[in-house]
Amino acid sequence: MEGSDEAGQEMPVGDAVVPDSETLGASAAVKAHLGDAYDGVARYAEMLRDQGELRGLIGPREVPRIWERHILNSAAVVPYLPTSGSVADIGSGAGLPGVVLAVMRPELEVILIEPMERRTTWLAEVVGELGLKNVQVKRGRAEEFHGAFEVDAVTCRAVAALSKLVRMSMPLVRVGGEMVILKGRSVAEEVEPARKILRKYAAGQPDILEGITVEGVESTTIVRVRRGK
Ligand SMILES: C[S@@+](CC[C@H](N)C(=O)[O-])C[C@H]1O[C@@H](n2cnc3c(N)ncnc32)[C@H](O)[C@@H]1O
Repeated sequence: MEGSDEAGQEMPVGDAVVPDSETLGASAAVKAHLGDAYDGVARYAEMLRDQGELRGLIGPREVPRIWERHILNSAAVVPYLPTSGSVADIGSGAGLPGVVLAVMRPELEVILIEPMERRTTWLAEVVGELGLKNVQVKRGRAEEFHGAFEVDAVTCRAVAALSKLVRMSMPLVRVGGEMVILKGRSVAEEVEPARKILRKYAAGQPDILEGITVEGVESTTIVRVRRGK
């Protein structure tokens, strides 16, 4: 396992030394990175740590790396999202990145879309516990909401390859709005197979961007593509 071992010892990642997840989550660097959102995000991390595995939301290997792999990774998408308006997180699962971005951007209207009841129950509990006034949880597949509403931006993480994501997400994006999605490093390989469906929405060439986290934590890849028609 990269980042921290079972005993929470420091383990090297590349040249950097990453502290165990709890230490990282309580660090001055993370507090500065999250600013006013820190307390809400930290409470969410705590809920995930205490209940995530038990409720089948995250695997046991994820518990010791909640901050670096999940919370900070999700937060990396936030600078690329609009500061106001509406954002839908497709396939929100345990609430990643949707809950993190809702806490960090309280002026955004955030819609969490998730088909599995067990997960929407959890999401509703998190929204209640954190007192998030800017979040709606909608149960269903993204495709079921085509034609029902449109948002300024769609985000998602770990749901499908780019061509499938465009198919399920772009109908929910208003013309002129964007998909801003967290992806693995090999996303460039997903662009070619997605060309045809991207053309349908006059979407052009996707931007592949670096999502920065905090020093010592691996950055992530973000794909941003605008709906032209
Ligand atoms: C691997 S999980 C990722 C969850 C979360 N985004 C994360 O990064 O931890 C994929 C999620 O997408 C949801 N999902 C699958 N197909 C979907 C669809 N067509 N529309 C919306 N959500 C979908 C699944 O139920 C699951 O919760």
